[in-house]
Amino acid sequence: LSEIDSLLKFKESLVTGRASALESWDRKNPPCKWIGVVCQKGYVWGIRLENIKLSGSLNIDALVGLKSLRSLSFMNNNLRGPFPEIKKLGALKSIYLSNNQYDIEIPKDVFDGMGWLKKIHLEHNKFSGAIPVSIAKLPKLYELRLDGNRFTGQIPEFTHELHSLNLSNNALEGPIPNVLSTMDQKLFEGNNGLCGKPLDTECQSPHKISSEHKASSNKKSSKFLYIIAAVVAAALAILIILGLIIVLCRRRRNKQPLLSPEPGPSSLQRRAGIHESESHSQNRIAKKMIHTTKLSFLRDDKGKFELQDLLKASAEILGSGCFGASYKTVLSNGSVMVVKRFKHMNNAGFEEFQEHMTRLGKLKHENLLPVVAYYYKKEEKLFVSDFVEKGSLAAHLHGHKSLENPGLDWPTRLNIVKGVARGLLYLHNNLPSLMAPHGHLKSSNVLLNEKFEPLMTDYGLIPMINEESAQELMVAYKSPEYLKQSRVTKKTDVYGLGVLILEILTGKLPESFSNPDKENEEDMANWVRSIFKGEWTQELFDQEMGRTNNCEAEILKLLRIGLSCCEVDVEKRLDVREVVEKLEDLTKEREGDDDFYSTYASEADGRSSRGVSCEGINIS
Ligand SMILES: Nc1ncnc2c1ncn2[C@@H]1O[C@H](COP(=O)(O)OP(=O)(O)OP(=O)(O)O)[C@@H](O)[C@H]1O
Repeated sequence: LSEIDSLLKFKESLVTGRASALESWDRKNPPCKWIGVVCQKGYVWGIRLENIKLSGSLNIDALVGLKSLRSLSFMNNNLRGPFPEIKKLGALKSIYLSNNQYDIEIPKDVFDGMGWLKKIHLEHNKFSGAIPVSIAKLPKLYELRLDGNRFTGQIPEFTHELHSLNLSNNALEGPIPNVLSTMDQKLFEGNNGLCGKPLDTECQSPHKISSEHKASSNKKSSKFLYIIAAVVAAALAILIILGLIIVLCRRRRNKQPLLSPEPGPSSLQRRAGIHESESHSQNRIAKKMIHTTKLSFLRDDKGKFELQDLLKASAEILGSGCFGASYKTVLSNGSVMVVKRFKHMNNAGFEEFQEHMTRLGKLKHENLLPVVAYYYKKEEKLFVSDFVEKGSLAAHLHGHKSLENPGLDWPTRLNIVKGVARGLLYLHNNLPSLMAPHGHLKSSNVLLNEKFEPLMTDYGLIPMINEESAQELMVAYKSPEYLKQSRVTKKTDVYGLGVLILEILTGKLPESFSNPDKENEEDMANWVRSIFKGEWTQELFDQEMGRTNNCEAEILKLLRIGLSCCEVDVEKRLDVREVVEKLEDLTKEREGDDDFYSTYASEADGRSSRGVSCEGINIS
């Protein structure tokens, strides 16, 4: 079979929920032009069909004829069925099946003889049973992600240490093999039965276990009869008590209504979609399912309060985004909180939602605004966070300027970019299973605290948002790779960061460039490219950046970084670590220049802004 025949045969086995996803797989075009087919030197090197709602199982036999095939990725789909027989593709170097629906045991020998296999990503499925021993024997294995599954039993003995590994959140037990004992604890978390280094739980020695076992079994047999007698007596007692409770409850119900009337809903209750009848019926449900109506707290440094406390407080609407509105509300203890309503968030059931929120709650970074608590209702969710003093970056860049609210100066803008990039790197390191760990990076989701330090919000939400709404509303789905290839990757966030950098430098609204009437939609990056010829171009920069001081070179460097982040070709685009490094290098030359303070920073710590080293070039 030729490459084209093999791929078309493979296509026959694919069922995709996105009709247009495989449209380009057609004899009219050479396979290297097909979406999802990656070529090297004119031969098919990889197949990457991600986020296209693939279902069913994969016909690996069809791919056996592709001699140059080295990589397969079917991440973020709905695949299930038997584990693909990938050992038939002996030259494969990487396989990505993360975030699918596999709920099977993987046969032991599935990876036998795969001498080139370096990367295996199976995280966030429902794989059960033991980790196949053939994985542990792979001589070149370098990266292994099995987290978020239901693997049981012991971790097999690996032949060597891995560069990257994650076995967290499974049901593994027993000692961690020596060769993995120097790895980070986090990679083994969420497995209650694991012991030994690097975890703090010591393994019991086999001798101790067996002697304890013997002793306990002796005791058990001698106590056996007593236990049976006790169980029978206890069961009888429980039956009697239950009978009494039922009788008492029936009598009580006849005497009084189920719930005493509650006060009517506040205006925020109404705006938050909790109407009178609804809040009553919710209370009734609450009696049955407390977990669905209580606020779930992800942080405890704010003290505990209830949804009713938030909803009863006077509220001010801060703005309405694409998922709902945000309200500022002051609790009786004086804490100022923001409640954000999320519609279109039904992608996950209660348990999955709760699990995801717990993951988000564990994140801790100075440039991320934590969610303090959330409220789960099937049709909508409420997120509670601290009110951030200076509002959004969007408001500062595009809002009304006044004496109290002058435009942001250059050092502040640079500091905001650096903070956002650092926060993004942290998200990428800590939410590695998400295709775009932020997913919704834009200037209204960057808030500024009293020192004008940036705090990102609305991160990590893609898995929770309904797919259609995510595609329609979220920033990640406006990226060129999604528009052209239906792909969202980690670097999609970098594209969002690039647009944000250009917005910060030019003061222009990214949305103002998309004109639905135009066939070739222009975007912010193209507009900048059309004007920027490699040197200082006054018209490009936001007049409101005001006076700077010999910082032209730095501003131009940042502009170049922004443009590199907006590189259309994802492979050529910088990754977030590279962006952070470039940003740190940007000001290296003036490191130690203690006078480099932004107007805002100097206000905050009482230092004069006169000493700032960036002065003299008046952009206006
Ligand atoms: N914690 C907060 N502190 C201060 N202001 C906030 C806070 N959260 C949101 N805001 C303000 O509320 C406005 C509306 O925010 P919201 O998150 O509801 O919508 P958005 O960011 O404009 O769009 P999207 O829903 O797509 O994220 C924002 O512009 C921001 O100024």
